[in-house]
Amino acid sequence: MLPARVDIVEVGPRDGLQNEPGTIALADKLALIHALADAGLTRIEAGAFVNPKWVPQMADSEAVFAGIERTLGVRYSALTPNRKGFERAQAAGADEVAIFAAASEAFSEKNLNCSIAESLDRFAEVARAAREHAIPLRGYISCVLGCPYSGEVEPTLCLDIAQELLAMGCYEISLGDTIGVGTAAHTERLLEHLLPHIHADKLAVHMHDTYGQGLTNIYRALQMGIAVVDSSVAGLGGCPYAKGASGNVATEDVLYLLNGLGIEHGADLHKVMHAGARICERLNKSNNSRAAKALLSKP
Ligand SMILES: CC(C)(COP(=O)([O-])OP(=O)([O-])OC[C@H]1O[C@@H](n2cnc3c(N)ncnc32)[C@H](O)[C@@H]1OP(=O)([O-])[O-])[C@@H](O)C(=O)NCCC(=O)NCCSC(=O)C[C@@](C)(O)CC(=O)[O-]
Repeated sequence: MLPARVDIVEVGPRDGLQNEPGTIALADKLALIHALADAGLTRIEAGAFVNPKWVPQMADSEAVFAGIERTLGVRYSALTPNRKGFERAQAAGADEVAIFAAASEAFSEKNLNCSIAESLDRFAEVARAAREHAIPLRGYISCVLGCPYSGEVEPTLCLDIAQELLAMGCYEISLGDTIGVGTAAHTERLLEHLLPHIHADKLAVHMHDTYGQGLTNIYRALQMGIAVVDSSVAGLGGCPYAKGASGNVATEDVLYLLNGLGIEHGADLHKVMHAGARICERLNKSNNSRAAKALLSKP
C-alpha cells in the first residue's frame, strides 16, 4: 500500500551543488535555499562541513548557515564526517547533522579516506556529540545498489551498517544509490532484506538518476512502505567520488509523481520549479527535471 504522506528531503543545496565545477556565489546559494523553503520544503540539506580541500564548493557552509533567513518549521541540515565537522556545524547553527557511511570499502576509502570500520568510529564520536547537544542525527549509506569501484554490493553489509548507525542514535537512515545503477528489482531486493529488521519509518531513499531509474525505484520503495524521499531541485548534482554519476532524482519529478498518486507532501511544485529554473540559469546549465521542462515550456 502507498503511504498517505511523503516527506521530501531536499538535498539540492548540498548534494546538488557540491560537484559544480565553477564558483557559486553565496547569494545564489542563499536565494536557492530561501526559494525552496518558500515552496514548502521543510527539510533542506544546506551544506557540508567536510574538508574544503576535497569538496571546495562546500567551503562556505559557515557563511551559508549565517546567511539563511529561517522559515519557521524548516530544518536546515548539514553533512558532518567527523568531530571537527560536527563542531563547525554546531557553531554555524545547523538544526540537524548527517553522518555518511558507505556499503563499499572502496568507496569509503575514496570518499572518507578511511575504511568502513574507521568511519563508524568517527561517526560514533559525532553521534555522542550530537546527543550531548540534542541535535538530531541522520545517517546515510552510500552505494547501496552498486559501487563505482567494486561493483555489486551485498544487502547484508547495508543491514549491518544501518543497524550500527541506528544504534548510534540516527533517527533515520537514507539509502543512497550513489551512482544511480539500481533498478526496481534491486530496490526491492534491498528493502526485502532490510524491512524484516528495520521499520520502514526509519528508512529513506536517496536515488541518483544516472540510468533514468530514480522515479521507478522510488515508486517501488513507496509501495514497500518507505515515506521519506531525498531529491534535488532540477536534478542538480553528482558525487565528486563517483565520476559520471548524475544528480539525484529531481524534486519536481518526485512532486509530479506524488501529485499524480494523490500523496500529500506539502510542497508547491510550481514554486520548486521556479527555484530550479533560477539556479540552472545562474549556473548556466540545463534543467534535469523532465516535469519542470515540460511545465515551463507550456504557453
Ligand atoms: C572525511 C574527511 C574530512 C577526512 O579528511 P582527510 O583529509 O582525509 O583527513 P584528516 O582527518 O587527516 O585531515 C586532514 C586535514 O583536513 C582537515 N579536516 C578534517 N576534517 C575536517 C572537517 N570536517 N572540516 C574541515 N577540515 C577538516 C584537518 O584539520 C586537516 O587539516 P590540515 O591539518 O591538513 O590543515 C575528508 O575525507 C572529507 O572531507 N571528505 C569529503 C567527503 C564528502 O563530502 N563527500 C561528498 C559527500 S558524500 C556523498 O555525496 C554521498 C551522499 C551522502 O550524498 C549519499 C549518496 O549519494 O549516496
